Amino acid sequence: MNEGEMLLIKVPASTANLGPGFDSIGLALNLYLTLEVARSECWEVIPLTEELKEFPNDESNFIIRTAIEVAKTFETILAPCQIKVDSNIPLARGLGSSASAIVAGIELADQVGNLQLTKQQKFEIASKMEGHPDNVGASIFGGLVIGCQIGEEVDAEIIHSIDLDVLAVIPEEELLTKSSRGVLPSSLSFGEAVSAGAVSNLLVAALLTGNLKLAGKMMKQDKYHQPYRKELVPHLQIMEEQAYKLGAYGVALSGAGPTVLCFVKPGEMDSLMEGLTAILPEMCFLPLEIDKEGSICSGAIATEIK
Ligand SMILES: Nc1ncnc2c1ncn2[C@@H]1O[C@H](COP(=O)(O)OP(=O)(O)O)[C@@H](O)[C@H]1O
Ligand SMILES: N[C@@H](CCOP(=O)(O)O)C(=O)O
Repeated sequence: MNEGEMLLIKVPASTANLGPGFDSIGLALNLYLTLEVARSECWEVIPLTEELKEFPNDESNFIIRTAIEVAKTFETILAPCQIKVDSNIPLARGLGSSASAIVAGIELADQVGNLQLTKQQKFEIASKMEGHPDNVGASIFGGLVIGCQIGEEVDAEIIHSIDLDVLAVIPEEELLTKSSRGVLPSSLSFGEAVSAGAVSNLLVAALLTGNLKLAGKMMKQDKYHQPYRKELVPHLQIMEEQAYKLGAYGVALSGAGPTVLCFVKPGEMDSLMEGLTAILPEMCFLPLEIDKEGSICSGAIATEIK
């Protein structure tokens, strides 16, 4: 690794929950946060989009703070860098922008601090920081990730065989995950919990066997969060009523919202998009695919402190 070489970090967006997989299931999507990293005299962030200009340009930037904090836990001080940040992940729309930023920070610490972390270690650190493994798991591993975080332990299975396309229906207004978690109940009865778990189990089984119609039915049956978040995201109800008729086999709130996703068989996107545009003309429609690689680093940067 030579001084002056350029490091590239690329982290995909994600959708969490897929309906009943609350705080557990994540799917990586082909929108990306990218960092172009070079050695510098001091920490500096150069935003390459208008949206990113709202964030600090120095080490108080969330990505750099994350990197410094991670390195510190490995008793490592990071040499400062200049970072060009680019992203086409909409912020605070339920497409995992904060999880991507956390994963980018961990990758930055790993590369600049030469920590040599495994994917599992990155997953553990990221889950702890985010508080749940769904988005960060998808951003690290790519594909469909089903994770379980209990105390300090986090385990996951990663499935790359799912074949589907996704239509993201994104409103103009932001919805912070924190606010959207604020409307959730603090407890469910034993009976409700059993029923909600059964729906989630069957969603996973249906995704694995390719029974997409049943998977879509289970997405709509979620009992953990969508019924409570509908008041914040009125187009979820409209899409549940209309999208199935227009050929989608599944509709789910993306993460904490406000984006709503339709799941479609490859090749059936156009008629769905046309039909939904007529019903919800104020929304932004974004056809997406599954990212199967997860976070990637390429190139290199010198690790010694100046
Ligand atoms: N590239 C980034 N740089 C700095 N902070 C970011 C970045 N991306 C996301 N964030 C932080 O995460 C917040 C959005 O997180 P959140 O409410 O969880 O929504 P979501 O993760 O669904 O986009 C932003 O308001 C910002 O504070
Ligand atoms: N399981 C979380 C996922 C939040 O995802 P985000 O993309 O909205 O940050 C939740 O549903 O709160």
